[in-house]
Amino acid sequence: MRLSSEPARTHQPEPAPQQRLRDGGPGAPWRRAVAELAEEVRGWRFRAGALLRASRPVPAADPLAWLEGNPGEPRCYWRSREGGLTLAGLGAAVRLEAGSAAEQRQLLQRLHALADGRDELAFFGGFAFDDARADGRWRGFPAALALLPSIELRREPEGCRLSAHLLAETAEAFERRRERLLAALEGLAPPAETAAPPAPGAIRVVARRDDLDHGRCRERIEAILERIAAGELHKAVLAREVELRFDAPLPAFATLRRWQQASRGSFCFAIEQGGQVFMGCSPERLFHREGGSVHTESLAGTVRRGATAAEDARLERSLHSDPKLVREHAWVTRFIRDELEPWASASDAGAEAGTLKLDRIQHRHLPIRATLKAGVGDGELLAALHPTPAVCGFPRRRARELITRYEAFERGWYSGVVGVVTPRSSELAVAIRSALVAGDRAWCYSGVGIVEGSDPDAEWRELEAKIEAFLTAVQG
Ligand SMILES: C=C(O[C@H]1C=CC=C(C(=O)O)[C@@H]1O)C(=O)O
Ligand SMILES: [Mg+2]
Repeated sequence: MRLSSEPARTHQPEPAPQQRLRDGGPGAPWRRAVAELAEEVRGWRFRAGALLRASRPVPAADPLAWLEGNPGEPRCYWRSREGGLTLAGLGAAVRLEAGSAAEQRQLLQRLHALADGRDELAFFGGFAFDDARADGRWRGFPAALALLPSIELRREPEGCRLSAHLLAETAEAFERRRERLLAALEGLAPPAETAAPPAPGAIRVVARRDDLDHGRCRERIEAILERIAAGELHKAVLAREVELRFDAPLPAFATLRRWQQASRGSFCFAIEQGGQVFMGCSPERLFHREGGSVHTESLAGTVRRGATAAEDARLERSLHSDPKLVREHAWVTRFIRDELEPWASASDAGAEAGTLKLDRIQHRHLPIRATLKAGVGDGELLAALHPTPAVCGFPRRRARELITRYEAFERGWYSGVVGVVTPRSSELAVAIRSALVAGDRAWCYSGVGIVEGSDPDAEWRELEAKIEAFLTAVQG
């Protein structure tokens, strides 16, 4: 596992939005807060290994629009599903990295040791689907990564805060990092006076490469169904990759802003590494831990939204009556309950699945709550729950073997885990409905759960529906 505190500066900045704060007016409180923050940073004294933080309230701002206006340092972004917490980060005061899935748990333990019970420290975390190679297109996205941004803009119901962080092991590194932090604060673009609506995308797709077409998808699903019929496994999730080329670099954060606007009820996230941005709007929570209690959920089984209220209700009824959809979801519920059991002193799930309605599709959804045994934390929860049968299958090992055989691409962070970790509370989402953006190219992903009764044509339509939101956000 590696710990480093040097923010990388390797990528091409994307164009900043036009609207800038003018002198005077509502910009004055922002500038005052930044000046005070810089003053406090200047006053910091070196203490080996001490994680320093300064923080000031700032006027209300849209953190995603603010990130768009501040290229130049690696950026990260998180908005919780209910919108209660939005975090935007620039640079990295701390970067923890691990190269294998087996070390994901240790990385979280290391993070908690560094945070040392300070609830105000919020780390961005990202975990690959599996033992990622972190090369090729997934360069910069290792099996596990945690970042504490150098500069953070946080929005909560109580208001917005701007914060700065620094960690150094030697006096020399401390001076160097402080100078960089001060320069970054100096060059910080303020949020726009009003967050302009994201402009329609002026970018055109000039080439598209699908790893699966309808025919090949049908063949693979039929092969998986044969394995299921032979009793080798109950469920496998088959995913696809679509590569797009554009006529100009895709502004990743502006695209995410459009995607987010069309993704009510989703966790929205982005992490920029080496000039590439992994981002998405996922409806699925892996877990939300508050102290010793945890909220998780099983989410699987998909139908589209109806064009009218009556059609929508009819489709929703089928979500709860179709045996294939019920089965597809039931394997996820069973897995989560079984995996949680050794770690929980009590758990409780509703008897009946509900519906999570998104803009274009709806899912079967069952919230599950548990009280954790003493000493059980994020590392144990991640190792137990990830990957669930919503993205992998059941039993897990057999499903992994089929995924390796039938998917010809590296999943990387798609169907991995992303979120925010603090000592008191952590929230991690399953990184589906996601894409990797690299200059004028992007790869987007979707997957479907194959169980007994799966109809290959319906699964193909589901795969198509799940990438539509991204394709629309790109085109504006
Ligand atoms: C794997 C994905 O979705 C999962 C989550 C919800 C519903 C699913 C389904 O109905 O197949 C999938 O299990 C994806 O969108 O890439
Ligand atoms: Mg499905």
